[in-house]
Amino acid sequence: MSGVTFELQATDGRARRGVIRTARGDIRTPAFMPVGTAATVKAMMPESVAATGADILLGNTYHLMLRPGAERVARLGGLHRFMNWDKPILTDSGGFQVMSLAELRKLTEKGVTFRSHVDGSKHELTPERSMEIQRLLGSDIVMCFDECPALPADRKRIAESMRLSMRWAERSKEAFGDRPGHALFGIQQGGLEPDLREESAEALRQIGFDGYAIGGLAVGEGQEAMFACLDFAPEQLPADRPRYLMGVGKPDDIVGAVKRGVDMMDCVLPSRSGRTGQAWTRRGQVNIKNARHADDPRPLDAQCTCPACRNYSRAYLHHVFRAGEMISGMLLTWHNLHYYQEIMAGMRVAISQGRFAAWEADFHAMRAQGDI
Ligand SMILES: Nc1nc2c(CCNCC3CCCCC3)c3[nH]c(NCCc4ccccc4)nc3cc2c(=O)[nH]1
Ligand SMILES: [Zn+2]
Repeated sequence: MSGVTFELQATDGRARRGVIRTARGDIRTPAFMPVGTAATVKAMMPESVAATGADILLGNTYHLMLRPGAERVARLGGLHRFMNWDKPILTDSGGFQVMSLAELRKLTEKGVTFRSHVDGSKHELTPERSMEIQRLLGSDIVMCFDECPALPADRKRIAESMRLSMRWAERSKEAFGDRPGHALFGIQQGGLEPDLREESAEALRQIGFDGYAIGGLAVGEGQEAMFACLDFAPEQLPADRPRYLMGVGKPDDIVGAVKRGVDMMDCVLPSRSGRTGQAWTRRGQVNIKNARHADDPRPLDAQCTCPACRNYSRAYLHHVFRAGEMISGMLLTWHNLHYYQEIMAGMRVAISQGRFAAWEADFHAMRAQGDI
C-alpha cells in the first residue's frame, strides 16, 4: 500500500468489514461507489452524493480523455477540484468502456485504438497512456489497463485475453511508478474458470498491487454463475488487501457479493435507473411512472430518511416523472443512492456484530413482502 492502507476490522463468515485509508479520506468497507461518468454523478450535486454516505466515487478515464481531455482537467487543478469532490476518487482504466462504447476498435499487444463515440476522432489507449490519464485526473485509486472479454467466449479466448491483461498489468505497474498516497489496483480476469482465475491471481500477486479487483464478471453470465465464481475468486486474492468487484450490481447481487468476501463495488444501476423512474426499496422495486401511484399520498418508502421519502408523496414523484421535470431524476437518484448506502451501512454493522446471516435473512424477507 503506497501510503494507502487497508485495515481489516471484523469478519463474519467470509464477509469482511474494514477501512481503506487514503490521503483524501477513509473508505468504510464494504463500500458501494457511485459512478460519476463525466465528472458528475448525474442529477446529483456533490454535496448530495456525500449526504447519501458515499465515501468515494468513480471517475471515468474513457469519457474524460475524450471530453474535456485529461490534460485540460489537470491544467484546471485535477478532477477533485474540477467537480468539487474532495473525497477519494477511483478511476477505471478505460479498457472496458472502449470495448463497450467506442467504434472501430483495434486491439493489439500494444493497446487499443478506437474512434470516439463523441466526435469520431481517433484515439489510442495503452497501459502507459491509461496510467498517465489517471495521474493527470488526480485519481486516488488507479485501475490497471485490462481487457474484459465479451461473453460467451471459449476457454481459449478467455485464457489468451487474461494473459494479455496480465502483461498489461505489468506495464501498468511499471508506468504507474511510485505515487505516495495513491493506490494501484490489479484486475483479475479468467472468465468463470477457477484455474484461469488462479493463474491470474498468482500473476497479479507476483507483480504486487495495493488492491485487487475481480473483473470479467457482470457481463451477462447471470447471478447464479457470478455467485458460483465468487464462491472461489475472492479467496484467490491476497486477504490483506481490498477486493473490488467491478460493475455490480442490483441490491441482492451486492449482498451476495459481500457475503462472499467482496469489499468494494460500483454500478451505474442506482443512478441510471433512478433517472428512468425505477426506485429500489427495502421491499423491492417500484416503478414510479406506473399509473397506480397517481393518487398515492404515501412516501415511496415510509422507513427511508432520504429527502424524496421525507418530503414528497408517490403521487408527486409520479407527476414529475410523467411531466419530465428535472426534479424527478434528482429525487429518485438521491433515494436510490441513499438506499444503496443504507444497505452497505447495515452490512458493516451486522458484520461487526457477528449477525450478518440474520441481517441477510431480514433483507430477503422484506423484499418478499410484495405489494409495495
Ligand atoms: N476495467 C474493468 N472494468 C470493468 C467494468 C466497469 C466497472 N465500472 C466502471 C465505471 C467507470 C465510470 C463510468 C461507468 C462505469 C465492469 N462493469 C461490469 N458490468 C456492468 C454491468 C452493468 C450493470 C448495470 C448497468 C449496465 C451495465 N463488468 C465489468 C468488468 C470490468 C473489467 O473486467 N475491467
Ligand atoms: Zn428514500
